Amino acid sequence: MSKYKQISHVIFDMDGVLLDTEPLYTKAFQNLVGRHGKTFTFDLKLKSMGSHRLEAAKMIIEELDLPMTPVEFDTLIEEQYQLLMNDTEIFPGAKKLVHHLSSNKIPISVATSSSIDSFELKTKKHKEFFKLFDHVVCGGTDPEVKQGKPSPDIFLISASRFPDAPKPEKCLVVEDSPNGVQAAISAGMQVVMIPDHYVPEERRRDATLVVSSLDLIPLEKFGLPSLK
Ligand SMILES: O=c1[nH]cc([C@@H]2O[C@H](COP(=O)(O)O)[C@@H](O)[C@H]2O)c(=O)[nH]1
Ligand SMILES: [Mg+2]
Repeated sequence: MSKYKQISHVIFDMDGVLLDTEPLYTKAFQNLVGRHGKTFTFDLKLKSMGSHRLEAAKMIIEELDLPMTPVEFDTLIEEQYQLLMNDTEIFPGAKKLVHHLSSNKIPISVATSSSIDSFELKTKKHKEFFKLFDHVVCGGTDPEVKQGKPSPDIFLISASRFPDAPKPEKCLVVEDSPNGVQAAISAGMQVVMIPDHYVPEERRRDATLVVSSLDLIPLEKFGLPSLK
């Protein structure tokens, strides 16, 4: 009996999965906290990735004892995003996998914690690529997404927006963050994780499968047409 269940739909996280933006996030946060002589640690990164911006802001302010409110933090970090997020790159493996699934008519979507504005900023150079997806859920601004990852909301909402509204067990999520993996599991979905190097072993083990690049996912094990 295979460890993997057959699926019909794939839901992609964006930052750290489709777009190579996590190094830019690290730079943005370090630029801001560095002004107060503080360090944006990997521990803080792990906790903040995938969360709503104001939740992340509140957590970082508390942990680093920064003299500002979450709204002030969010305004300052937005300035960093305007500077750093203009020129984002799509991971080569992601480009290969998405085009393969799209040309094989496999329904695919994007479920990102970003706000719609942040999504527009990061994807303005990649409009054609993002047209390949059935829909995009921007958790930061979508009224139906009540709670950010690790709550399951965003993945359940994304599944419900496909025309055939697949059951959670028919969906495969692709994520880079521990918060995102937990959200997918809580949604009752299988999840492939492409962890950054700093994600410790114990934060990887809940994933259905861990790979180093999207084009290395053994699609046939999930009942999808193989990439080979
Ligand atoms: O180092 C970090 N990376 C990313 C985030 C947040 O996580 C979101 C990306 O999450 P996801 O990949 O789940 O969409 C970004 O929009 C950003 O708000 C963060 O707080 N800290
Ligand atoms: Mg991510």
